[in-house]
Amino acid sequence: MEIIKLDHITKQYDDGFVALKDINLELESGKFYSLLGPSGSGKTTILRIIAGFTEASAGRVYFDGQDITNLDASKRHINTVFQNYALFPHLNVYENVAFALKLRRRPENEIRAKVREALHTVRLDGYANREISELSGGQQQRVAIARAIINEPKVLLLDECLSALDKRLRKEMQFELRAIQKKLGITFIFVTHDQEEALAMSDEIFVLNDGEIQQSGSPVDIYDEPVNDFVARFIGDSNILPGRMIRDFAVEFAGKKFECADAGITSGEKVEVVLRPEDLDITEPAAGKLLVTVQSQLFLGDHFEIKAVGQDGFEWLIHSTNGVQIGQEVGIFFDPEDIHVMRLGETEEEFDARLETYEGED
Ligand SMILES: Nc1ncnc2c1ncn2[C@@H]1O[C@H](COP(=O)(O)OP(=O)(O)OP(=O)(O)O)[C@@H](O)[C@H]1O
Repeated sequence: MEIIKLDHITKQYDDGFVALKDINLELESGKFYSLLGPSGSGKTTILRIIAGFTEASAGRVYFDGQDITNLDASKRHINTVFQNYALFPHLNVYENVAFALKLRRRPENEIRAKVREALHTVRLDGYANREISELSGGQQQRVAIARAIINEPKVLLLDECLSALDKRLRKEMQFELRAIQKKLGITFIFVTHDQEEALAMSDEIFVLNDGEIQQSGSPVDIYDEPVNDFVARFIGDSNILPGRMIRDFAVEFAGKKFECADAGITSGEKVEVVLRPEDLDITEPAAGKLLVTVQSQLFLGDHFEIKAVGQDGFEWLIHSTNGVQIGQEVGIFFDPEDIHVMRLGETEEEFDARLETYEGED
């Protein structure tokens, strides 16, 4: 069931800057969504329009089928967890979490039960009487979440809320956020510029750039089938090479012809070919599909990140479980299935239409 819909939303700020250009989103209830994009792409503006803190210049916002475009923020069943948590430093954990219910003058026993439950959900049982200053960053983050879920919103907005945490804690909180969302069964809309975070947690990701949605889909879809080079570069590491379709199921790049899985692009058309570093294997020169010379290598614990230059001068990025020698000539091998072909300048709609035709023919 659809809980939030943005219908042709545009936002032009007072200084004339257009931060959002015709945004259309449909979000189902009970799912974990991410808005992912570089700084300035418009993520926070979308969140603020959903929350009711910022007015759209054009377009409508719907909540549960109702037009809420002009509804006051306080009347929306939507809460926000901010980047800096915005906790009240002079109140303890209990008072912070209880705040919204006290404001509504709920009975004390109801408040007590709900605070206990919310603290249990974020795994802070026993912390009710702690001062905020006595908590770690991760614990403060949990208090902020407990405070935001206490009055049972249908949608929770989370704005870059893990960015203040160190890497290990971030990972832990990613698991926790996902678990909390599943437990509550409400819609989470998570804003981040960190693609790993979005891939790890989301049911669906919206990739934004320059106030426009570039692509939406499941993490796997977006990773495996980026619609354009912005998405391919932004989500994960990629080798993106210029190429040309030579017939259905065959593409030419790096001076050679290869079979490939994608189709639906006319022969002769120029394309971009995406190969992910982890889909490349290092082989003996004779066994490889292409020959490259190793330029540099980093050991990253679970794999080596290798840079190597091809005979045409293209610089390849390869993830390999085995190390190589700098200056060594090696082969690279890949499966035709892992070659992803993108049409130049294709929009998401054109990409979907192409894929549908192609799948229909299967
Ligand atoms: N009040 C404002 N007046 C003018 N321009 C604004 C205003 N608020 C935001 N912008 C601009 O709108 C664009 C989108 O901002 P927004 O905060 O939505 O981006 P973001 O993707 O959330 O970025 P970040 O990750 O840095 O928070 C930016 O270029 C920003 O400078």
